[in-house]
Amino acid sequence: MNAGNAGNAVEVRGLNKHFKAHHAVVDVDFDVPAGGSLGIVGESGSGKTTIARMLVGLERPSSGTIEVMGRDRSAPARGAKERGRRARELQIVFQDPYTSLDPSQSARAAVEEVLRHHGRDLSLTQELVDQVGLTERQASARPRDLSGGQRQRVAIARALAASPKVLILDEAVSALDVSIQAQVLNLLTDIRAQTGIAYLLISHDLAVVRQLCDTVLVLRRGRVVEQGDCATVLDAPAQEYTRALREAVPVPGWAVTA
Ligand SMILES: Nc1ncnc2c1ncn2[C@@H]1O[C@H](COP(=O)(O)OP(=O)(O)OP(=O)(O)O)[C@@H](O)[C@H]1O
Repeated sequence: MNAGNAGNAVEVRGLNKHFKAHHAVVDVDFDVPAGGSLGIVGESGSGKTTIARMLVGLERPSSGTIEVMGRDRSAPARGAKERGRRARELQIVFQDPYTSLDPSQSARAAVEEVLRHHGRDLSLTQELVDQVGLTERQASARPRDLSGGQRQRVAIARALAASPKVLILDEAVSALDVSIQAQVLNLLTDIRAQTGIAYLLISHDLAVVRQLCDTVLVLRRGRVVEQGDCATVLDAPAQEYTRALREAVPVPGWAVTA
């Protein structure tokens, strides 16, 4: 275990990412408590997705440390066994499940594949399908025959099949209509209450963060400008940038003019 708080599912310290001359993530520190929920907000290009990609291992940090469940993952996983263990610690759901789901696979087959990969009982398939609220027909359908909200439920079921301790939701509800978004947010709230999973939510939408998160971190040009309880930061922001984020109605690709 690490020297930090054993109650944290994720601990990030001094995290930096350079893309050639561009310093995309600058000295970022944060924790996600076990079973907790942290939102990362910031304008387009502020470094949110780069942080998520470093946590999952899709990008390597230039410097700094990332610990998930007390284990360092700043360096790439060595071998299949470690990759499997990391996948059981942390999973990610992206904005567009259409690109992350296999077009030839039904929801049921996608969930079974992950259960098999992690040596879990295939009889859990039905439980996961029920947990995310897919009907029998939807569970047997290919992604192209499902709506955006249904596909996102499949992506969530597939991620949960690995029984992760942490789920990263990278703009996972941004592409959904407001009413479908509300359903998926309720589902995510219920799943956290039932399983004790921790969330790291990346979102342009402060209302989404407010609904799902206990704490929030505000990023600007790769730096943390403010972090704390959602209620404190979003209701009474100390920083002008956070006030501007709160007052704008952000959409993907949007930027604060400052
Ligand atoms: N592979 C890469 N090579 C070069 N620059 C990159 C790369 N990935 C990201 N960047 C740059 O790093 C910065 C942060 O990008 P990132 O995608 O993390 O921002 P974001 O906050 O997630 O933005 P958005 O909300 O628009 O998705 C941007 O300026 C981006 O252009």
